[in-house]
Amino acid sequence: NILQELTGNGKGVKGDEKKFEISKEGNLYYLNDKIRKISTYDAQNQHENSPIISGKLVSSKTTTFSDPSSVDAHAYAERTYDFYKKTFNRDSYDAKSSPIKSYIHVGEKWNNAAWDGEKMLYGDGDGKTFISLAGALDVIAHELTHAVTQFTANLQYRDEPGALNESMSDIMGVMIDDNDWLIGEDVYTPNKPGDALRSMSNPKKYNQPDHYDDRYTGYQDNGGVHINSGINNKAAYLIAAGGKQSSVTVDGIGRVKTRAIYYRALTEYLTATSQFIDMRDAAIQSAKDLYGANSKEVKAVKQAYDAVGVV
Ligand SMILES: CCCCC[C@H](S)C(=O)N[C@@H](Cc1ccccc1)C(=O)N[C@@H](C)C(=O)O
Ligand SMILES: [Zn+2]
Repeated sequence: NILQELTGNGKGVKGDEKKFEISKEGNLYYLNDKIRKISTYDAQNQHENSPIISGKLVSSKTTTFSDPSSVDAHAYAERTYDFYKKTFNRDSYDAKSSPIKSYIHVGEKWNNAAWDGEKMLYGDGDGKTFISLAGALDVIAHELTHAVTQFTANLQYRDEPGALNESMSDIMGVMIDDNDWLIGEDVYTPNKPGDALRSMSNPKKYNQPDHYDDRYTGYQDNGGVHINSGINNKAAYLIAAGGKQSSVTVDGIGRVKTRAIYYRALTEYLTATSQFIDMRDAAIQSAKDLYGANSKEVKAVKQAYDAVGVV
């Protein structure tokens, strides 16, 4: 049955007008996109660690939705769904068109967002470190990519596999945003314009290593998953944009080919316990598959991993 399209509208977290797919049941409108199977719920400040987070499907008496977090969570989930379908012909995170559920207003001023294995969770931020995290497309893409990772390589969320897990989420986050190499800039520190949570072009700017010799080997942050992701993030940046690091020069191949290499590595070669060296090998093999064994793309991948000390 052909679903009749129904368009909702509303202002996002940054005050920008957005349009998105909604549905009508009875005399109420709901953030339920029946075409992509995306629905958005209000967690009503249930704690992010509570075992079962339930939620109320966001509704409105008219086609205008007034909660900016719900507007962005819903609209950006659609953008991310469309990105995976158009770019990689992947139908939802499991490639089997499973429903995507997002929960906003999770926790009390929670300065984070997460994929909990089944659904996306967004905090409102404390207004100083973060504003509502649903307000940034790279956050939604980051979290939904964790879902893609779970149904493919299923990289463990600790130590080197965990840093690769985090890096894949950042890589797709900047690829969907497609205009910079910053992560979280739209929702991070509202009174410090121009800064970001992370930078893929210059991880050290936000205290991440950009070389394997400087990796964190302690126990914090699940063995540094948000710290050591900087090493692979820098490699991905160098493959796409080119550059020079530790006396190695990389000739960039652009974002389109770079994201194709990483998507292929994630879905065909990486496994739950892949280490950084396995990431290097998977990216080289993916580049060979896509562009040929002696291609400039393969050369760029080798140079980039040389430059970040993963050899
Ligand atoms: C619940 C346990 C923590 C889960 C961590 C999630 S996957 C995560 O990595 N969240 C991102 C959120 C994000 C994404 C893109 C841009 C800005 C913020 C993250 O990087 N969280 C940081 C703050 C962290 O947990 O250290
Ligand atoms: Zn993450």
